[in-house]
Amino acid sequence: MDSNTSPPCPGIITVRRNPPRRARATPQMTPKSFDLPEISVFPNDDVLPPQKPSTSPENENLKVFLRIRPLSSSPIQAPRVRGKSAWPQNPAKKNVPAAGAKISKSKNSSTCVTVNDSQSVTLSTPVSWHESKRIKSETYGGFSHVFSSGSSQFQVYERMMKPLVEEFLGGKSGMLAALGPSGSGKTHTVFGTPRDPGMVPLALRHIFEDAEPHVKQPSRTFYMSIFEICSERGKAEKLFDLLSDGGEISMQQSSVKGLKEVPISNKEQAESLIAQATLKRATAMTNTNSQSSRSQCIINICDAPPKCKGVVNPKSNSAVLTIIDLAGAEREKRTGNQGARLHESNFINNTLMVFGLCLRSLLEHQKNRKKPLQKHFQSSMLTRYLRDYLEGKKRMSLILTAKPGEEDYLDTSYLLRQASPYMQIKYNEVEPSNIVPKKRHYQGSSIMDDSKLSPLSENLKRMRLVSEHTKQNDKNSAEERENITEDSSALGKLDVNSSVSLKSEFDRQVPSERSHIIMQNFAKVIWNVLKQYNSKLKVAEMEIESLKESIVNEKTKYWKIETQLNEFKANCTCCKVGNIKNDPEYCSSVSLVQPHIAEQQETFHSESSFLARVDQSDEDGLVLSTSCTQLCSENSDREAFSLTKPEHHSASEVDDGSKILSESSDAQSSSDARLDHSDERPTLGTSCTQPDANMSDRKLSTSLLNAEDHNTLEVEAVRKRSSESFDAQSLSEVRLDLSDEELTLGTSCSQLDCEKSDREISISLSKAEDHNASEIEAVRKIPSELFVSSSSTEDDKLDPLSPPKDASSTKIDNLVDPRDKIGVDISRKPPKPKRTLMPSSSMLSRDLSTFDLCDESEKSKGNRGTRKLSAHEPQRSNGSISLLHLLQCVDLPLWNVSSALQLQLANYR
Ligand SMILES: Nc1ncnc2c1ncn2[C@@H]1O[C@H](COP(=O)(O)OP(=O)(O)OP(=O)(O)O)[C@@H](O)[C@H]1O
Repeated sequence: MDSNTSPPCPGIITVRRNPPRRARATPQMTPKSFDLPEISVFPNDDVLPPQKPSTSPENENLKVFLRIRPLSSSPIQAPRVRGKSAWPQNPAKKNVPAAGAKISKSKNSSTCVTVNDSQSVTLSTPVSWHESKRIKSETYGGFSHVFSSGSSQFQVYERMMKPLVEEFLGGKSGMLAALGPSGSGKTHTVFGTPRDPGMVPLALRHIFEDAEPHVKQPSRTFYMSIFEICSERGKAEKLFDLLSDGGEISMQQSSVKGLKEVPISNKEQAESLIAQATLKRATAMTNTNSQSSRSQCIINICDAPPKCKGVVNPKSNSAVLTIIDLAGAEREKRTGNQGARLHESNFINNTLMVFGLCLRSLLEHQKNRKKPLQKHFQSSMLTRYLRDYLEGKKRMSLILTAKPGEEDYLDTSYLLRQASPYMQIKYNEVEPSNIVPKKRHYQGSSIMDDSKLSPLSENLKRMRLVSEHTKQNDKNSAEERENITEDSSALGKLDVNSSVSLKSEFDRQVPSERSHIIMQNFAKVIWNVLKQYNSKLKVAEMEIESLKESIVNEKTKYWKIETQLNEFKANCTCCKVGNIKNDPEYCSSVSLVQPHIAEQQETFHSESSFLARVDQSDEDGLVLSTSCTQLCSENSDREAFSLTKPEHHSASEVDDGSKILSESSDAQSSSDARLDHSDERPTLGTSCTQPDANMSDRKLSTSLLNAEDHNTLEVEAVRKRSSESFDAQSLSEVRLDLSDEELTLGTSCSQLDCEKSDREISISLSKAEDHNASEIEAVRKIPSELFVSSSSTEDDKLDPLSPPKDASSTKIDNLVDPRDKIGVDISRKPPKPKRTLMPSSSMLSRDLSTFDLCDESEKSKGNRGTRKLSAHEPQRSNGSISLLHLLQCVDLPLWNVSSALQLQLANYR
């Protein structure tokens, strides 16, 4: 016991419920026996063509930025509605309140938004709400970046917009959308002012001036298109091209038809176009914003040349940078809109709602693939145009603008609650551009989207790469990249005339490429299935090996236990027999040793049933009944039981040992031995023994030792039978009644049915009473060949009329075969018996031995394993058998009975 453990407190009882279960040990696997070959990695190089490594990071989430505008102005008191005719207005004057508008300082300068760090903010309820409404503050985190109110436009651009521009210059499309309530700074962030330009001017400046040397291509020409989606009288949606002079444009599915693409080659040209579009954009004065945007404004910057009269210029690498200034969500109570403004508010809010539904559906679809991606994009022009983005097929970023004032708590809370889950959207499922349906390759009527031309260019690049790889395997990847660059430049140098043929080639290559990709994916699936089956097969093999080992272990344990059991049985029987005979203390115990059965041949069955019963009482003495013993074995050895019972310094011993050795036949043995011993009448009876064996040796020894008042009685019967190729049946019943007045020994029946058998029965009876001893020894030997013999054939040898050989003893020996021996021996032979039986007694015992006599107690036991007595037999007192009854049963001559009785009585006297 650990000495460190503190002794338990006597006043505390700890009851442990459900003690911790130890995990079942994992079965030891033996991988040594598994030689299954490992399935190699899928041969991508053989099945799949080498692909250009993707530069985009996998598992990239939708980037959501948050910008909090400064507290500078209060709501406009007198909103002024401006029609399109009022446009243009200098964006620089956007912050200037309209004439007549009363601008007052905010009554409460406290804010409801607190920036925790670069990625999280805390939204607190206004102080005025603490008494009546909730006071719980909410924290929103996970933003890509949070721009505080002091952040400048340049800082926002560097953090948010610059990566998109660089990707755009690298040939990747991107989209930025500003989302937030009205007056939160969306337009300010997107367009800015001449003094404080927004993301679009900065991006154009970046593209034309500040581009990095390796991507700076002064010769490249970019194209710009700006259009807006607004409501027409509050009912239908309508498109306006902000760069044209009134040209009609329309939306067909996801493309805008008739949109003017203005080429731009420098930043000044681009800024002028932006100013023009800003002046044309529909704005209106509301209570929240003096120049509130009333439409969704979309700016596209593309380096691909526009389609001119249906001719596609493949020079571009199909990158498009899209920046969207959404109209701000409005609440009627705050804006105070009425009439047309109210319809515009409904249109704006509905569009934003659809936009949010698309993103939410995309998020749910990515979380659970079983949920279909809802087609909310069909509900508005904006979402239809942004379908690829809203379905996760293209990357985009969101900039949430919020107002930090307490009066803006509801707007800000609604924005954060609605938009913060969008940051969980991932772009790892972005569809490859080459499987985009052909009809969607032309998203705009006058502009070629990157998704439309990218399949062709990517496929051509891949094909070139494969061809180069097969021709020159020794070239390194750097050379391949050079080839790719050369191919790209070569593609870029193609003129318009070659575009038609290239387009036809693309149309021809797409189906085969799709089928090839499908086959590749199918091969991957099959490969994975094979790998899974291989792993399962390994596991099964391991389990089989473990089960085999367990079976071997169990067999070993079984043989050990069986060997120990046999040894125990052998030792126990031998020791028991010896101890019983030699141990003087055994007189106070009753021991029963079951027969020991040893089987040495595995091809035969052995069945043994043994039942012993011992009844003991002061009056009835000892009753031993061995009802049935059956052996079914060709070759078996058997040694039976021994029984001892002392009573009043007397000892009785019954040894019944039988040994049966048989081959090619079954042996059945039934034995019933009964011993009644009392102060008055000790009785030993062996009722029935039936062996059935072709070749068997059997030795039965019954010994009775009775010492009463220094008297000893011992009966030993040994029977040995050997038979070959014939069945032997023997029914033997020996009954012995011994009392102070009468002594009866009977062997009722013995039947032998064997071709060759030896039988030896030795019965020895001795009684010593008052220092007197009696000895009866009978030796009977019956050789039998090819006939049935019974014990009755010995009658002539046991002639009751023959004189005794010795006056002091009676001994009958009948020896026919030296191997056979029947003898009744006295274990404790007195030196010389003082009293011997008269010849009449011998005759009587011989006669009685030919009849079947049974005690009444046997009837009550059902004559287990023995024959049944007739019902007309009179009932007897317990225990003994009277001589008269025996004589009645066997129908002996009366004179013989009387004379024998008289002689016996005279002898005892
Ligand atoms: N970060 C900022 N710094 C300085 N002024 C800002 C900032 N954000 C917004 N403003 C000013 O707030 C006013 C409203 O901004 P803006 O028009 O951009 O809001 P909005 O979100 O576009 O509103 P709406 O949706 O109604 O068009 C403008 O006068 C703008 O100059």
